Amino acid sequence: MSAAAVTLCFLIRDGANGAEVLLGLKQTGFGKGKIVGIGGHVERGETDAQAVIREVLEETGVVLRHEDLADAGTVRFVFPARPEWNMATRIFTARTWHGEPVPSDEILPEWFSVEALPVDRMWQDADHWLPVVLEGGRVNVVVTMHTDNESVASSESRLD
Ligand SMILES: Nc1[nH]c(=O)nc2c1ncn2[C@H]1C[C@H](O)[C@@H](COP(=O)(O)OP(=O)(O)OP(=O)(O)O)O1
Repeated sequence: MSAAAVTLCFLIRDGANGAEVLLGLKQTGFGKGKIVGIGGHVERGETDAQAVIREVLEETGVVLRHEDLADAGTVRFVFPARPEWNMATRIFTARTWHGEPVPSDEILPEWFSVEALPVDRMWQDADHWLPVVLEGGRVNVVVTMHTDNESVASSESRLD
């Protein structure tokens, strides 16, 4: 089953008590009410990097350049009960950028300690792959959801 091409970028900064990551409360659309990564769909003709630069700007006002982005691999989200929700996600991290995050209609951005991610308010698969990304690793993961489209049926790491 084909999957929509999407991207996420995790901005990482040094806080007073260790590393912090920019996530946000999704206010509209897919994943509404959850704390999610910043990103969205890749539009026709865009590279993944171009798409994530656009999405981060639209959702938070933060300006990224290509040289700010580090490729952190891919996560494929598979929803067997809702195959139209399947997504092939390119993950980036960034440690440099311009501007400060501001809320948009879609996202209320918020910094979280990497050591205390709000996993209870995120997609349940987040702790299967996000800590690796935030430690600077690369992932190549396929997450398959149960028929409730919320809990994780399996999470398979494919080494590249
Ligand atoms: N199981 C999952 N765990 C997770 O952490 N993120 C997921 C996920 N399944 C999907 N996502 C993310 C990837 C993608 O960035 C996002 C959905 O893209 P969007 O926010 O762009 O969707 P929307 O439908 O709200 O917006 P439009 O693109 O404007 O239609 O959800």
